[in-house]
Amino acid sequence: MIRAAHLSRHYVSEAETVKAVDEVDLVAHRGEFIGLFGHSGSGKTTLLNLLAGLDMASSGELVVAGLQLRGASEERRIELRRESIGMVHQSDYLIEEFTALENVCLPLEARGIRGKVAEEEAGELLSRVGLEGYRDRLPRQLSGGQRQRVGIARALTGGRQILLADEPTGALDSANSEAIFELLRGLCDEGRLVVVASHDPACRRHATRVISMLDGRIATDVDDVADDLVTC
Ligand SMILES: Nc1ncnc2c1ncn2[C@@H]1O[C@H](COP(=O)(O)OP(=O)(O)OP(=O)(O)O)[C@@H](O)[C@H]1O
Repeated sequence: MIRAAHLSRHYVSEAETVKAVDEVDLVAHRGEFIGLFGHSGSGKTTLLNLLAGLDMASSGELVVAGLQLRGASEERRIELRRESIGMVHQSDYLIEEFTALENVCLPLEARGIRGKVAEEEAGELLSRVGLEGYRDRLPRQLSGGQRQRVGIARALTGGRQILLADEPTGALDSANSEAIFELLRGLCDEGRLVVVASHDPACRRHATRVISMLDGRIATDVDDVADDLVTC
């Protein structure tokens, strides 16, 4: 679902060139849960943004869900996110005035799916993330872990098969973190691809593959279970 070759994102200014992502090669398939580790500033967020088509590479090749991102128009990249990629962040960005169900319905409405059909899909997704009885609650009536689950349900709308998460448990305690990673692992087991940038040891436990980044590059990791990881 993701194929990157010599992927780089360099920030060039008069003072310096920052190689935020540097010559990364990566192949990721359905059913994988990739944990992206690395110290602060190692390039995890930049890589996720490239994979989501939110940022454009300086050089290299990147194909996500069949779309060659090099030279892809902004419209095509928006379409890619609408159809194939859900994103989850440390902050859940829920709309406080909307119920859990309404928050999940939002991206469906943006696709022209409204009313009962949207509510049915949103309700099913909320059940999938363990929030069956919480659909009518406002975000402030939910715990941090429950809010993050709503965010995950929202990211899955429209049958999106790739989930990119940037520090999804950064604001959660360890029990809630564990539960969120269990949920993400379950979503992989159903055939989705999940890529998570994290500092959380629970992510390492649930990932099917751990990738470590160092100064924009993929580095070897002693705990790495991958055999198609490219070592720079
Ligand atoms: N717009 C920008 N201009 C210049 N440099 C940038 C820009 N955005 C990010 N960087 C640099 O790129 C490098 C990678 O940043 P990135 O945010 O991808 O790291 P990260 O691994 O996600 O860090 P963290 O774990 O702290 O979130 C850092 O050195 C950062 O300072």
